[in-house]
Amino acid sequence: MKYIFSPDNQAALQQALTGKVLFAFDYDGTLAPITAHYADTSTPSVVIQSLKELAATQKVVIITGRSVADVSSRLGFTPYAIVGNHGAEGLGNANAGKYAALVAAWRTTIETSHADDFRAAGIVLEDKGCSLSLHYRQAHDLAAARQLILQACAALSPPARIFGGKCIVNITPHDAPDKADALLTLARTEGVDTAVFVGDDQNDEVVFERAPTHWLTVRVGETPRSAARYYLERQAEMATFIETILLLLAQR
Ligand SMILES: O=P(O)(O)OC[C@H]1O[C@H](O[C@H]2O[C@H](CO)[C@@H](O)[C@H](O)[C@H]2O)[C@H](O)[C@@H](O)[C@@H]1O
Repeated sequence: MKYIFSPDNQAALQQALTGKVLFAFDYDGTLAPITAHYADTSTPSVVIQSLKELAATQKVVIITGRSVADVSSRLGFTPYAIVGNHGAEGLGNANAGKYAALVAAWRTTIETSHADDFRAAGIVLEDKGCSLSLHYRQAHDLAAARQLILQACAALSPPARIFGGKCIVNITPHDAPDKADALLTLARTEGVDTAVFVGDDQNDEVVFERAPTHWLTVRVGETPRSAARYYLERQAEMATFIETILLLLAQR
């Protein structure tokens, strides 16, 4: 991974901005800083301002693990498109009703069998319609809480797709599109030459892994485990990153 702001890599950014570009951003940890409770998250005003400017001339899309309704209320600007539930919601997905029924049944199973032990362990369930998230950021014993969640998930029928993240275990239908499916579909239907994608978490790695080589993939936070080609050191650099894009676009 290379630091996107190092002088050597400005050329890569400039190169990515030639032609018709789709700008795609993850939400939590990317546009907004991580907060102790998911309901308390908001977009910093500098990020809103730069995104508004970018969206005035470019196609800006949000691809998030949250529901579309939830993230819409936090963005502070209107993007070209929003894909929610890790790829399962939006883009006219014909299976949304099926996913919602499956998720509702899983929620009932989890709450019927685990409401008390989850509460005692400090685990919180977030129901996003087409997926569930089990948060353990507030747990006194993080490892034990995660283990409890994984045991509960293993018993779900039909089996769910389970993946982790930042103090979270996500539960989605097996056949639901993921973030990479969604972004590759959008890039194709919009007929863009390239895409810029910024994310920070495990659910963004599918995009980093499957992005065509000419796309610019950026991870918030450096790690050798990521398939992203570039990184930002921290979420607080996000506004500067978008402002840099605006400057380079003005010079095209
Ligand atoms: O794909 P994203 O937009 O990054 O969404 C991923 C999940 O983000 C949220 O959870 C994470 O952020 C919370 C607020 O900062 C934090 O408390 C939690 O520990 C993180 O995992 C959101 O609540 C989930 O629904 C998303 O799936």
